[in-house]
Amino acid sequence: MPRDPLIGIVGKPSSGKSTTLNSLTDANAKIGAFPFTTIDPNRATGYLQVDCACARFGKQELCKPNYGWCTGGKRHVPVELLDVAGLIPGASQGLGLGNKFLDDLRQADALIHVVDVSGTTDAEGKATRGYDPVKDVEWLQDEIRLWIETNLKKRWGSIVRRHTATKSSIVDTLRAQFGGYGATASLIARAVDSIDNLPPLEEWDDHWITTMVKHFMMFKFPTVLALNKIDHPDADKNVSKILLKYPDSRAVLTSAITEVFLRRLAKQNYIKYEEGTEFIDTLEDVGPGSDLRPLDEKLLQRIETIRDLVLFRFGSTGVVQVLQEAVKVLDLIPVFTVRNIQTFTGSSGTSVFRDCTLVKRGTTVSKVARSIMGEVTIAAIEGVDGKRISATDTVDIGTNDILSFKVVPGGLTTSSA
Ligand SMILES: Nc1nc2c(ncn2[C@@H]2O[C@H](COP(=O)(O)OP(=O)(O)OP(=O)(O)O)[C@@H](O)[C@H]2O)c(=O)[nH]1
Repeated sequence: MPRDPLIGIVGKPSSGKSTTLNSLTDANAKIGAFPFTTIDPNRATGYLQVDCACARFGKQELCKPNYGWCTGGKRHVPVELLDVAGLIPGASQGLGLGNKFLDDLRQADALIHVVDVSGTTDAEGKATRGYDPVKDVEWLQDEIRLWIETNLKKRWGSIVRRHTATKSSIVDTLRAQFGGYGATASLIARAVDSIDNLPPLEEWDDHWITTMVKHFMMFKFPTVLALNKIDHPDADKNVSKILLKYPDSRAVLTSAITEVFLRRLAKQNYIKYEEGTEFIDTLEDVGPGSDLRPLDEKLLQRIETIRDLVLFRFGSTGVVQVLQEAVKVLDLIPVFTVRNIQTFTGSSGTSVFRDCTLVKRGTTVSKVARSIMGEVTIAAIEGVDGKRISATDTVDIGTNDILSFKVVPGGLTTSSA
C-alpha cells in the first residue's frame, strides 16, 4: 500500500455512517494539521489511537507530533476516511445514487460497515420497529459481490477466449478484470491461492466465478462491522443474533451518537473524557477547584444514563476501537522516524517523535525508507541506541519501529544512480 491507507465507511441509509464519521473526526481536529493532499467533500481525517514510542522512554512531555497529537503516550495518528454514500439494496443495478458509490468503494483499503442493530430502520433506512439487522450484514456483501460478478459474467466468454489464446495465468487474466477495482497482482494472487482445488479458468462455472469473487472481496474489501446504536433497548438481542450467525466476523459494538455527545461536552469543558475508555469526570466527580463547568440536572441525568447503558456495560462507545480494528485488518503498525536517534528529535528543537507513519507489519526497512523519503540513496539506517539496521530487516511493534535514515549528502537518487 504505497499511499496512505483509506478506510471506507459503508452501510444502509440511516445506519449511522455520518455520525460514526463525525465521532471519529471532529475531536481536537484543529490540533492536528492536515497531512493529506486530496480533499473532497466525503473525505475526512479520522484519528487512530496507538501507543506512542514516547512512553517507552518517558518522554511524553516532549512529544509533539507533526500531524495529529499525543497525550500521555496515547498518540492520535491521522487516517483518511471516506463516507461511501448511496449503497442501498439494488445499488449494483444502478438504484439510488447508482454507480457513484462503486467509484468511491474501489479506492478504499478496508471497510467499516455500520449496521443499525436497534432494528428501527428497514432495508432502505426508513423508520420501523423490529427489523432484523442480520439481513443487513449479508446484503451489503451481496451487493458488492453482485456488482463485481455481473461485470465479470457479462464478458466471461471473451475473457476465457483471450485467456486461452494468450496462454495467460489466472492471475494475469484476473488482473486485467480486477485492476479497475484498484487491485494489485499480489492481492489477486493471494485471493487465488486462498481457494482450494481451483480448476483451470476455462472450466469455471457460475459457482467458481462466485467463489473467486468472494475470495477477491475478502482481500480487496476486508470489513469490520460497527454494530451501531447499542444504546437502544432492542440492540442486545440483535447483536447476539449477528454474532451467533457470523462468529468469525470482526465486529465492534458502537454507539456513535454517544461518542459525538461526549466529545462535544468535553470540548465545551463540561466533562473530562478519555476517548476510547469508560472514564468521564464531571465537576461533581472531581469536586470544586477543577476548571470544569457545572452541568444542569438534565445533562447530569443523561450522563448517568450513558454510563449505565453504554460505558459500564460495553467498556466504551466503541468508535475508537472500530477504527483500530479496521487498521488491524490491514496489519498496519506505527513506525516512528527521527532525525536524531539518540534524542529522538527532529532537525531542530527538543520535541520528540515528530513523525509517525502507518506501515504494513513485516515490511523491510529499505521499503519503509523509500515510501517515506522517496528515491534517495540511504547511507545507513539506525535503530534505538544507534544500532545499525540492515536494509532487509523488517518492522514490527517494538522491533525496528523507531528508525533514523542517514541519507548520502547530495546523493544521487536511486532511480538515476
Ligand atoms: N440511538 C442511536 N442513534 C444513532 C446512533 N448513531 C446514529 N444515530 C441516529 O441515526 C440517525 C441516522 O444517522 P446518520 O449518521 O445520519 O446515518 P447515515 O448512515 O449517515 O444516513 P444517510 O446519510 O441517510 O446515509 C440519526 O438520527 C442519528 O442521530 C447511535 O449510536 N445510537
